[in-house]
Amino acid sequence: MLVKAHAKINLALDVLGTRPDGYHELETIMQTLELHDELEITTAPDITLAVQGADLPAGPENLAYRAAALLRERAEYAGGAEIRLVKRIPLAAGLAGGSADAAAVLRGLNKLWHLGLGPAELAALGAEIGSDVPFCLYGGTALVRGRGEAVTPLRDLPPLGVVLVKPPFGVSTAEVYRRYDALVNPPQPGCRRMLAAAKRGDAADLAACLVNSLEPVTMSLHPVIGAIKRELSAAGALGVLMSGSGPTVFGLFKSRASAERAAGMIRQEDCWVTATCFHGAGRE
Ligand SMILES: C[C@](O)(CO)[C@H](O)COP(=O)(O)OP(=O)(O)OC[C@H]1O[C@@H](n2ccc(N)nc2=O)[C@H](O)[C@@H]1O
Ligand SMILES: Nc1ncnc2c1ncn2[C@@H]1O[C@H](COP(=O)(O)OP(=O)(O)OP(=O)(O)O)[C@@H](O)[C@H]1O
Repeated sequence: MLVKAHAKINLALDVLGTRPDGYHELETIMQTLELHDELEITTAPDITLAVQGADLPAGPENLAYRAAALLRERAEYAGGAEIRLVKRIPLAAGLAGGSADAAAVLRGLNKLWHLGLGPAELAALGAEIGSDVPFCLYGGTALVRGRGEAVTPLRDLPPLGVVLVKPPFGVSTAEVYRRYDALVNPPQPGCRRMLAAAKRGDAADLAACLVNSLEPVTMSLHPVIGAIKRELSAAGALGVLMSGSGPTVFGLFKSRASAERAAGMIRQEDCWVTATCFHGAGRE
């Protein structure tokens, strides 16, 4: 069985406060991208994972492996699976690559092992693996709250071209949240304007409402993020923002063709052209 694991961006992200479990209460609007990893999953006596395209562990440290092991344990399934993962989503980029792989494994094995778990049961398991996994199981556009487990699907946005630019380093999500907590006046933009824009469904309107409370934190550590934002704007993006905890910056364009043209003007090495995606994510 072939399963795609799609990257995400956060069109709006606000941190509402800290929780007793040490995590943060979020309000964020997430969007699936066409950019994806690929997983080939077949039944086998034990769980094995092989990773191509990135230097990642293939044991329990890998979120794809962890998802398979957790599902097998909870479903009390006797067999296993051979998983071959081809990585295309950049690592530690704010694009939820690991969470997308975990979600793809949960969906794939639910079918392959004939477990019959519903979306809510899979999302509850996913939340144990990572905060972005529940959204990755749904895909499309969604309002996400709590630690990341409360997912409300939104109606499809107009299709948009997207340019992703990743500076040549990763960031630790935990460190970014820690530094956010140390801010004296943390930004709290809320997601209401983006929600209203999403309802209206106008591309320029959406691009004008991009907000991310974590952006100033990661940007103060890595000022190059500001330079990348300026470069994407100069290349004609309707709007630009850092995704999640960063460091990837995305630019929104009215079509994939205009995103392709803009990418030709970007001098940064790691630059991808992709688009928003509404089918095939959690929706097959
Ligand atoms: C930045 C986002 O990607 C926005 O979508 C997510 O909030 C992070 O999602 P993720 O990487 O799947 O997060 P996890 O792997 O669950 O957690 C990584 C670390 O981020 C912090 N974390 C994450 C999610 C959350 N709601 N509050 C947090 O404080 C915690 O320190 C945690 O140790
Ligand atoms: N299958 C996987 N793919 C990518 N990273 C993985 C995977 N399994 C474990 N990891 C570990 O998780 C770390 C961060 O992974 P990931 O690429 O998902 O970050 P991210 O895009 O910043 O995620 P998020 O947006 O959810 O915060 C990696 O540096 C890697 O050590």
